[in-house]
Amino acid sequence: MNFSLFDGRGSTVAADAGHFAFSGPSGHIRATGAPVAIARGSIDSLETRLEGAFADCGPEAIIGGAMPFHRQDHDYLWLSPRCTGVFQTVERSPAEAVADHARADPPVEIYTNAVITALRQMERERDLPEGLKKIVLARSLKVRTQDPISLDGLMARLADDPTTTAFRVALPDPGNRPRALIGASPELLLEKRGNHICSYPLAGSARRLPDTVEDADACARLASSEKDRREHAIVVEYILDTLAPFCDQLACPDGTRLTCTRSMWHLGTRITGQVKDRDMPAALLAAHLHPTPAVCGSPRDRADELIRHLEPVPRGFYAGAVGWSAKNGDGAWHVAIRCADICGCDARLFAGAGIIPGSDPMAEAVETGSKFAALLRALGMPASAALAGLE
Ligand SMILES: C=C(O[C@@H]1C=C(C(=O)O)C=C[C@H]1O)C(=O)O
Repeated sequence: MNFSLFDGRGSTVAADAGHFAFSGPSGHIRATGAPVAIARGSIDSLETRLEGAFADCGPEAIIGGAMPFHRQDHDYLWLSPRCTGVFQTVERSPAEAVADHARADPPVEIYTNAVITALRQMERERDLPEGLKKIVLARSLKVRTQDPISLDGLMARLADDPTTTAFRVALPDPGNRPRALIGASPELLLEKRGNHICSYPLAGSARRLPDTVEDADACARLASSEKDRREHAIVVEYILDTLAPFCDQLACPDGTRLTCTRSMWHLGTRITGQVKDRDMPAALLAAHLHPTPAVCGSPRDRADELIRHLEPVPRGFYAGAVGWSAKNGDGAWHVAIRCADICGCDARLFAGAGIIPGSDPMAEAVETGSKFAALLRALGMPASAALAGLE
């Protein structure tokens, strides 16, 4: 390869922009040209399918796309055999008022009731060694626009927040309509360059406020919140435990810190390490981690089962992983949050929040409401549109 996929100033990957595109701090990957679909399957067959896909390709081959939330469901990935090395910036464009209403679907009470049920379950299992300790419950908003949503315009507006990675990946659609998952993820599941890896989990959140003094207060409250620290520690411990067998070195050099996007404060911990096998594809390491307790819970399988039971809208690719992986093993995978499933004039937005003993159902509904802000703004709606009636 005659350029670095990571330098952010010199990387473009061949395939069609409609199939995958990423724009963020670790680079801009924008597909151009004709992609090849990789046979769909679950995480269990990912290694075999990647080997098969890369087998007849040159060193510049790259795959990109989306892994779903549930490990048993099928991913949607594309192979591009070549990179052109021509960088394409994402055009910035002003927000246009494309949507005029957003509706919680199902209503918020369904969400707060699910939180209450989960809290009761945790209380019942409090003393069991494998008892439920954390679950992330999500809710959904439906937005309908008069004209079909411009995927390019939406992607460009999302890419305007440099603290996040804007992404756009094609989604399977039974009616063969153009459908995509588009979002701006603040959370790095796993990035790999050579034998260096990095993961940047987030858990523990507060809404950013327009008034600078109030915003600083919200940040300080989050920094000192014992409940949010507990919620965060579960994620960091899981990631360290899961990556340790693959690594010679693994550390959290900066400890847990406050980090922010334009709309949210989060607790975040940068985890860095060196893998034993530098050829291991980033996609496989990401698949080992996914889904972390930042989007699922602990223990993972118990939380996953309860999510299926308590959330009326299936997550699909929301809270899955989106990213790319090159033939040499380098790659970057992001947690698919702050996103929407878009098809024509319809957008379904998702947002979740971590529930642990001590969580307040109404506060969690407000937190999820705040997490819709980036998408709502990019759709030309007020950031607070999902908070009406909650505060
Ligand atoms: C699940 C989401 O966000 C996750 C949950 C967080 C929390 O519970 O505090 C914070 C960041 C994300 O890891 C989402 O945005 O939909």
